[in-house]
Amino acid sequence: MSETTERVPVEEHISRLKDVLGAALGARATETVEISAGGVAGRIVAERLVSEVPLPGFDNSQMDGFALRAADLTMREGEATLPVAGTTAAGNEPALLPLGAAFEVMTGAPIPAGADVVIPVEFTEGFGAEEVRFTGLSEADITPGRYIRAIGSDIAAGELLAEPGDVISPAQLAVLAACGYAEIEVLEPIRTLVLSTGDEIRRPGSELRPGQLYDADTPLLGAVLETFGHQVVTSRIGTDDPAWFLDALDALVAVHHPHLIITAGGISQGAYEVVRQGLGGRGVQFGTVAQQPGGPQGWGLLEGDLEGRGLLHWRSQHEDARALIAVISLPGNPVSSAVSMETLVRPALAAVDPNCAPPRRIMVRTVEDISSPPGVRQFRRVRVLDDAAAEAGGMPTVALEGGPGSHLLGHLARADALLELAEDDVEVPAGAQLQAVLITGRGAGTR
Ligand SMILES: Nc1nc2c(c(=O)[nH]1)N[C@H]1C(S)=C(S)[C@@H](COP(=O)(O)OP(=O)(O)OC[C@H]3O[C@@H](n4cnc5c(N)ncnc54)[C@H](O)[C@@H]3O)O[C@H]1N2
Ligand code: MOO
Repeated sequence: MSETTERVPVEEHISRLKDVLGAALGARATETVEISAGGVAGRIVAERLVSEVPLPGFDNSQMDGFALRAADLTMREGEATLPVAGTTAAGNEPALLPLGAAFEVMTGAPIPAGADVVIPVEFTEGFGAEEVRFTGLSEADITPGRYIRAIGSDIAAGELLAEPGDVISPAQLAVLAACGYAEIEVLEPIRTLVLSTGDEIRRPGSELRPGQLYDADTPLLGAVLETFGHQVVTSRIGTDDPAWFLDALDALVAVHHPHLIITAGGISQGAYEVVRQGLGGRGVQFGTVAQQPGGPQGWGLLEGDLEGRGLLHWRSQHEDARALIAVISLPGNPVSSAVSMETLVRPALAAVDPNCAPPRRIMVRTVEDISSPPGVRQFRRVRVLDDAAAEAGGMPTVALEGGPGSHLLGHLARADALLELAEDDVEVPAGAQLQAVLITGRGAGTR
């Protein structure tokens, strides 16, 4: 087991997480998805996509009206008359405009060959007559090109539509469909296995014996990861025996093939630290970060067995990068794992996965004196008091929500943000201006 006893700075730990996440997620496979299938928006494009056609694909009418050659119109005091040669609508093949005539055109209809302007029906007495009389026209109304949506005026043939790494938006999806793409190559979604550990932890809904408690960590961590687009599988490995733990983990890996494993619990200094004892033997490292809550942390890279048995090995035994799995071990206290997710995992994930937005930080003003231990970055749960001021562009004020204890899950659920007290912020007076990290899923736009 590899162990670090010093408390490393928060940024150094984020950088370690970036390394393991970058290695595992960078080696993700690609898959082909149908443009019109659900769930394609938000996926990461894995190929260069160029339009082979122009958009619009042909000159077409922007208005219901009459297409004609501007030069055929003899206008007197804004009035003119032309015979009507035919009618055409969206979906029809392009017609031919005879000399000295007008053609009824509906919105989206191909412009009849020879026409160079469309005059809206509002300038006439309507459709269906043999002759059309225009009234109230000005020179601007008969400028060639008026109300014609020209071929290629939106997207040119050969134009770049998306590049590898782009997170595909609904509008980009529409462009691809309009340009004739039926399917595209995207990165497979991140599959994440979220595990709680410890023999006291029970599945919600099961019976509790004295001393046991329900698993709160996997619902919490899984829900946050789902907001980043991960395909999450949660499970509990209810044992304090490292060998049993590893057997159960291997079986889960064999079934779910995760890119990322996040464990909660079993990593501090006790006699029964099942994650530390089990995964430590496979090269995952454990140490302490100068942060509270969220001090104890584990991180590493494992390799899934390529024959599909799911056995995990320390990566140095294999060079093939295809099945690298990032392991992040968080502390078991629910508030510790939640805060670690926001302040350590999320910034690292955001650096390597365009689908994960970095934590949203805001400046806030405190309303009470707060003390914090020296040498650690403390994150206190706070409620934002002054939404109105914030909306008006002012600085929101915050009040503490509960104490610093990392078991205070109820307070976490009522909090909006994590107030950041720096390593040297030991006594912070009321009125201080500090940064706070918005908690995922709390408040408008916090995702
Ligand atoms: N001697 C020391 N003891 C502890 C230290 C230390 O440095 N020296 N660090 C403390 C800190 S800080 C934390 S945080 C915890 C981390 O402990 P573990 O990660 O080993 O977690 P566990 O011991 O397994 O559990 C801690 C606590 O959380 C409860 N728990 C665990 N999993 C869940 C779950 N899925 N849902 C709800 N609650 C859970 C568990 O029952 C414990 O009460 O260590 C301190 N100790
Ligand atoms: O760091 Mo533990 O994470 O205080 O509660």
